[in-house]
Amino acid sequence: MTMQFTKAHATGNDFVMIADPAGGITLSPERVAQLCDRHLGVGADGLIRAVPAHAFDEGRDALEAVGLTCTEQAPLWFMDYRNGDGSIAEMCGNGVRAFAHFLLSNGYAELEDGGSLPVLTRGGLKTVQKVPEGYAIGMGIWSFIDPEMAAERASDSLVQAAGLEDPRPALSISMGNPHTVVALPDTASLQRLDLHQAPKVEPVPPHGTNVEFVVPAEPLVETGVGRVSMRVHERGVGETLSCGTGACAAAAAVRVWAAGDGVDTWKVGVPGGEVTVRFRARPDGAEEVELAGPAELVYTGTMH
Ligand SMILES: N[C@@H](CCC[C@H](N)C(=O)O)C(=O)O
Repeated sequence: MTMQFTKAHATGNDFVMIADPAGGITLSPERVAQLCDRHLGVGADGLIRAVPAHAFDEGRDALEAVGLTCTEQAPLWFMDYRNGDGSIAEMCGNGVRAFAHFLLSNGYAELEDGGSLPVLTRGGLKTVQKVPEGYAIGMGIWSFIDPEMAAERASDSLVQAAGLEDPRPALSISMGNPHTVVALPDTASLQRLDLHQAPKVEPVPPHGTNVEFVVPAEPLVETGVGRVSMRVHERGVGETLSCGTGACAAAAAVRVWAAGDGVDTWKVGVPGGEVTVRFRARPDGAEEVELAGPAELVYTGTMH
């Protein structure tokens, strides 16, 4: 069966995008892995199927979970994200930016300046706004994977990776999907890392993890903005040029380690560019996270 696709990227994190307005496309993990293979397929870190939530079982369950309804006339689009190895993930922050850009550019959705586009994901309802740097995503709240960390605010695991002399302490954070953040002392040690093999995390969070290595800038905060550099090894993918949920987790961890210095805006430099992460405290003490950055459509083709 032939199928139209679009290749998109958001700070170098690249995706095969497929529109499925009728909800009739089934993709096995093997088919996804083949399409994402950089030699045998289109090549991408992940695949995203855009499907109206009311058009398939998982989407209808997700709609019910957030207490919303949608129809053919007024669809609420579900981001069916798969990792490059064919596995399913709860959320993809860069993916939501690429997804919104794909929907808007192809006339599947509309978004006026100042307006907000809702997007349903396995990690819940997200919102998208147009901003000067591209799109800003309302990501929901972040949380510690190990609840004891809420009091200790230090490290819950050790990470070893090729290029590191010794295992280093790390903190695991959920952005809907799992992340383990490791601080390194300087840019040279970040560059020395060999992320061809998955880093070893001990103990590994229950559903596996994405691992972010971060180097806080010197000074960490300038004119009220915190800055970190990051490289990432993604669960189900390998090293990628950027990870949006990872950038949010990295900023949250550095903010925790920097002991409540009240910095709410963070610039996270990744090999594929830069994203901005903002935190906003809620009355119940939890913190809402916003992720902003660019998204681009690269080309459209037909696959066989
Ligand atoms: N690159 C994504 C995250 C994709 C999912 C991740 N590999 C996982 O398995 O959780 C992002 O931009 O957030």
